[in-house]
Formats: sequence, C-alpha cells, structure tokens
Amino acid sequence: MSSLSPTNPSTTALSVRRSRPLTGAIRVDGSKNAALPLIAAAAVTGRTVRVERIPRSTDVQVMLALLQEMGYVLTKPVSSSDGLQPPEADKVDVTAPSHPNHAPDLRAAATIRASYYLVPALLQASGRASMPWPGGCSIGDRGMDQHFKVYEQFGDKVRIREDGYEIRRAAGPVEKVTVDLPFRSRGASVAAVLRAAVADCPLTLRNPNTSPEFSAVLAALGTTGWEVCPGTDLIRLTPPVARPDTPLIWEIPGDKIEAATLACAVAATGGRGRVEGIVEADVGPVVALLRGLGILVESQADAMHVQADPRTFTGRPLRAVASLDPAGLDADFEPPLMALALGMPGAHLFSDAINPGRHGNLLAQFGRLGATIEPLTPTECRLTGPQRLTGATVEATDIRTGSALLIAALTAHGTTMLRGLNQLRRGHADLPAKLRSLGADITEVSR
Ligand SMILES: CC(=O)N[C@H]1[C@@H](OP(=O)(O)OP(=O)(O)OC[C@H]2O[C@@H](n3ccc(=O)[nH]c3=O)[C@H](O)[C@@H]2O)O[C@H](CO)[C@@H](O)[C@@H]1O
Ligand SMILES: C=C(OP(=O)(O)O)C(=O)O
Repeated sequence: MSSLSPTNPSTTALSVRRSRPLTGAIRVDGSKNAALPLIAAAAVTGRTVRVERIPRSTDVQVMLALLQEMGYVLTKPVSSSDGLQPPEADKVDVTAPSHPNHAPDLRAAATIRASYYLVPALLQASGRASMPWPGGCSIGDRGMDQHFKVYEQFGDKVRIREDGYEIRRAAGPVEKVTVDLPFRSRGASVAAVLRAAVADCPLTLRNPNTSPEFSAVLAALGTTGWEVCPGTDLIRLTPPVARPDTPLIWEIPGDKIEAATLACAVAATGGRGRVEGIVEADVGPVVALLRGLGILVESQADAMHVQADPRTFTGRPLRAVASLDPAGLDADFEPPLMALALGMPGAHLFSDAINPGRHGNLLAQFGRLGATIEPLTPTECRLTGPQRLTGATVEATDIRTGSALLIAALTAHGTTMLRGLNQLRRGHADLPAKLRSLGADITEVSR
C-alpha cells in the first residue's frame, strides 16, 4: 500500500495546496469498471482464470471478497509486511468452487453498484441469487429493471423485495435467447452475456452497450471458445464448439477515467506530463475535447503526452455531453473535464442525463471553492472560465466528484481539505499518491 493511502478513510482528509505545474510520467492502474465485469465473467467460465492488473481500489477488493464468500478460490502471491508489493501482486487466479456456499453472506454487495454482475455466477452455483440492492455512487436513481428483463428472457423468475431482489434460475435448459435493450445499459448488456454463458446458449443482443468495458468482456469470453460476432446494433454469441484448454489469462485494460483525471490535472496546473498504461482508443473522446480547448495532446498506442500553455488556449467552448450512444462521452469523464474547464477560457457546457444526481453533487462542492456554475436543468449546466477558486473544505460525495475536486484543489488559492476519502478509494487505489509523484503538494491529515 502506498504511504499516502489512508488507513481509515472516514476519519482522514487530504490537505491539497495550490500546485505548481505538474510534470513527469505516471502509469495508471487497471480499470475498476473493466475489472468488475471481468472478474464476474471469470467466475462463470468453470475454469481457472488468471486475471492480471487488478486495481487495489476498494470496490474491486469487495468484489473479490464476495467471490470468496461464494466459495471461489482466489490464489495470489503473498504480500510483504513492509507494504511493498511483489511484482506479481496485481494478479489473481479465480477458480470455481468444488463446494459452493449455497447461503453466502452477501451484505457487502450493498456497498458497490457492480455486485449485480455476480447474479449469473450465483445462478450457476446455486440456481438462486438473493441480493441486497446495489450501492455505489449516489448519483441519482439507478435502476435495475433492464437486468430483470434480461433474466426473464432466459426464463428466470424475478422477485423484488424491499431490501433487495431474488432471481431463480429457469428450470429446464434454455435454447436460445434474444434480448432487445431499450437503451444501451452497460450493466444489462453484461448481464445478458454472462447469463448466456451460464445457460450455454446462443444470444442475440440488440442495442448493446458499446463501451470498451463491455467489449473487454466479449473479448474475454472469446478466449474460452465462444464465437462473438460483434456489432454496434446487434451482437451474436454462439457457445463453444470446442473449448480450448490453453490457460486463460485476462489482462484488465488501463483505467481510462484515471488517465483522463491525471491528464486534466496536468493541464489544469499548466503542466506537462505523460500518462502511461492506457488504451489509445479508450481515451480518444477526451483527447479530442482537450485538443479543442487548445491543450496539446500527443496520443500513442499506450500513452498520452499532455502539455498546457495558455498561449495555445483556443477559448472555444467545451461541450461535454454524456451519453450511452456509440459516439457518446462516457459519463465518468465529465467531472474531471468540468474541473479543468473552470480554469479554461470560454463558455463551457456539460450534460449528464444518465446520472441525474451527478451535477447536484458536483455543483454543490465546486461552489464551496467559489466556482460559479449555472444549472440550466438538473442535468445540464454551463460555466465560463477561467474562474478564481479558493481553498475550502469539500466532500468527495462520490468517486468522480472526489477526483474532480482533487483537480480543482490543485488550482485553488490556499489550501483545500478533501473529506470522504472512502468514496475516492472505491475507484482509485492511490490517486493522491499519483498526483504527488507529479509534484502535487498533497498530505494526509488524520483526526
Ligand atoms: C460499476 C460500473 O461499471 N459502473 C458504471 C456503469 O454504471 P450503471 O450500472 O449505472 O450503468 P448502466 O449503463 O447499466 O446504466 C446507466 C443508467 O441507466 C439506468 N438503468 C440501468 C439499468 C437498468 O436496468 N435500468 C436503468 O434504469 C440507470 O439510471 C443507470 O444509472 O455504467 C455507467 C455508464 O453507463 C458508468 O457511469 C458507471 O461508472
Ligand atoms: C459511477 C461510478 O461507479 P459505480 O457505478 O460503481 O457507482 C464510477 O465509477 O464513476
């Protein structure tokens, strides 16, 4: 664990001082939002899967603990007591239980949104998944109705309780299934694919999610012999004719959101830095937006080099509109872009209709730093930069509000105290330490 990682995030705050330009190179962790479905996919293969580049963010650790509770065997290299990790520390072998726990204690599933990804593995092991409602970021109503429709298409029975939900596996074999999603939910798309893997039946999925995180799951299934016919409007999956017996090794892609956050932090401080360990296409939408603002970005297959110089700023408006459409911007990119835009000349527009509570969280906290952001609707807002921010006490109400506040704090005059580190750590093992290695003045204060 890094020296900056708080021991008790609920009683610890970060003290962040206005930063000189950040410089240097930094490598991102594996992506939390790709790791979560990939770990759940590993759980339904019926084989041992080595999952590599597992981030140490707490949501991912909760996911692994839930699998263990279900009886899965997790094998990983020993850690050392001095906090230094062996080079193999981010690899875990996931092996299905020979004796599943048919009554697992899944209360921790209520702390993460992605616990819904475990339903197919539970149906496979016990024929029944009884789960608390998922938790995660508090960013508005986050439904699961499309997940339930997916399971019903497979013939499963869904029961809604006040405190959670229960799915019972269809009694007989499932021949083939077509799922037609009304919108491109990432969670429901993964649910359909993993449920098909458990049923061992062909799947046609219309209007699928098109995120790299979902594509990573499709690619992983491909390594187990599934035939995947991908497409933007329709995906077809066919069960393996022959199951390859080569070892299954899945590497989690670099975290595109952490990369964008670091790039925005470098740019916001007028710095110059290299963010490594990414997939170029995954950060493409953010690179285009940064370039539109006049930030120089050199993009490579696994890295991006960012340089901000006020002399090249365009003053053009940034339009960051989150959407599930194939060409749309991932909603999790929006908060760091908003933090950056506060310091960039121009009138900038933001919209996140996917997460109706996101702007409420962000605007309230940026407001404490003295930002003026005009809400146009509950999910759209406009701001004009550059603005002068002043350090204050702020709260990471959700993961991305926390990371956006870190960026804003680096540009605010004086000192900012950031509380709510448990939220930040749900998504990033050590984002403050990464920023510090680029020159940020961030310390941990425990009460
Ligand atoms: C753990 C994880 O990977 N979380 C990501 C996941 O969240 P999340 O699970 O919310 O994402 P989905 O794409 O599945 O859903 C997007 C939105 O659609 C609505 N919805 C979804 C499913 C459903 O059955 N019914 C329903 O109403 C909810 O309001 C939800 O907030 O994808 C989002 C992008 O889409 C990302 O911002 C989140 O970081
Ligand atoms: C919204 C997010 O996470 P979750 O869906 O796990 O709450 C996020 O990663 O920004």
